[in-house]
Amino acid sequence: MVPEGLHELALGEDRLRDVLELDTWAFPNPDPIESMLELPNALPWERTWAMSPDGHQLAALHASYPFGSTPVPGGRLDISGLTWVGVHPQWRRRGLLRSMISSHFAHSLARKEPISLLFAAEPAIYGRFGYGLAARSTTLTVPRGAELRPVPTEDLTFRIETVSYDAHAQLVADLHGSVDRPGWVTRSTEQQQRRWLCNSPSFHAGRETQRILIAERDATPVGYAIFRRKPSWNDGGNPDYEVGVLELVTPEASVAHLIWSKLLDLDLTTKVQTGMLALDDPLLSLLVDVRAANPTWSDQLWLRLLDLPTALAGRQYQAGLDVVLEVSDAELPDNAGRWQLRAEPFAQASVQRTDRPADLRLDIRELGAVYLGGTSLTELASAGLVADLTGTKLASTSVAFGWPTAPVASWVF
Ligand SMILES: CC(=O)SCCNC(=O)CCNC(=O)[C@H](O)C(C)(C)COP(=O)(O)OP(=O)(O)OC[C@H]1O[C@@H](n2cnc3c(N)ncnc32)[C@H](O)[C@@H]1OP(=O)(O)O
Repeated sequence: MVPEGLHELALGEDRLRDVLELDTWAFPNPDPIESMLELPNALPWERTWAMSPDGHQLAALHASYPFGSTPVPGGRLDISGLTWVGVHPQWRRRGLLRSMISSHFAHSLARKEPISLLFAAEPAIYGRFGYGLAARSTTLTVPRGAELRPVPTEDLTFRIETVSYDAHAQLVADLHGSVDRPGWVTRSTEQQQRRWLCNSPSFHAGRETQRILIAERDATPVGYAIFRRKPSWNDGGNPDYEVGVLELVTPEASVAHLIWSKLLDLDLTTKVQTGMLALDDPLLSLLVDVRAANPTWSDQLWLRLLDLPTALAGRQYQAGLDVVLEVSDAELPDNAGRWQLRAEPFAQASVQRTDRPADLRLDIRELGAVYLGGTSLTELASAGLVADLTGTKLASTSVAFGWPTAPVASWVF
């Protein structure tokens, strides 16, 4: 329900300045609006909504990216990526976010997108709306010259260039789109790609312009890393530059080895700060001394099942299962109740309503958390968040919901 005195309106590109004004109220930003207006803007205008008291002044905003054909375990689904959520401080805590979430769910379901994904500005916000923490990522600060375990890379070459949309958009899109990892959302529109590859100083934060290291086999690109070095000299007059890696993409272990080796061997630098890595990223296995890289982890993708049967039948399971789940869902009651889920390993699954007694009882938030295979049911049961009603299905269902590849997204949307 829209709070009294406000109404929802669709926004067009002509409202970009107003959108940026509101966004800088929600996310304070030192950059002048004029310079932001010059940057490529990737807002999906046909999916951008505001709340306003009078049609002009904007009190709140939300949008969603159309992440079509996004990898989920053993399949691909159309996912709605909630983004640009902001409420003017004057209007906060009056139910505007709650109203925008209802609107987002309704619009996504109308477009037949069974899942919503987001990055949370603050992790305490979205659980109440049924989003579960579905992917965690790690970041490493790797000392220059850190030793990697050997992997053959003789057939590979590399080149390093300044990022440019014209030269690199296709290569980046092709390689990024070829990754089949749960939760790996791609930048599907030209504007998204232009913004990602943009070399505006506004995005630099004291770093050099964006560079790209491209690994090739027989002159064909097989992996890339986008990075920027940050200049620094320490008190003793020694160079202390940091290499910040925005994204490293390759499906091949040997290519990952080559790219990390080159990034770890750049002159004047003392460390490499990785981007967000999956918890099973090859670098964690390649580093001889992973502890020296000071790994830290963070919450990453939050996932909400909007259409439970479509979402559960849209992924595969890594072990056979026949289980009855009793699900609660305060926001979308069509998902609530008992569901029988059956599947053979790595094959089509079936989901239907049932009157059979439930094996496991859980909220839609917990189902969202385990959906991509990055959080286990036993982990949540041990925290008291999943009830094992029959005492026979928790372990086997937990194994089935897992997946050989950990979920992650390579960029924040
Ligand atoms: C996917 C993304 O885009 S993430 C970006 C989110 N945006 C930001 O963080 C920008 C700065 N913050 C804001 O714009 C706003 O404060 C928002 C969007 C976080 C919240 O908007 P509001 O309109 O104030 O939220 P609303 O009044 O609908 O609150 C709904 C519930 O969420 C809770 N809530 C709201 N913000 C927060 C928060 N930051 N942390 C914890 N709980 C919160 C409220 O207490 C309320 O709880 P209740 O259901 O128990 O009553």
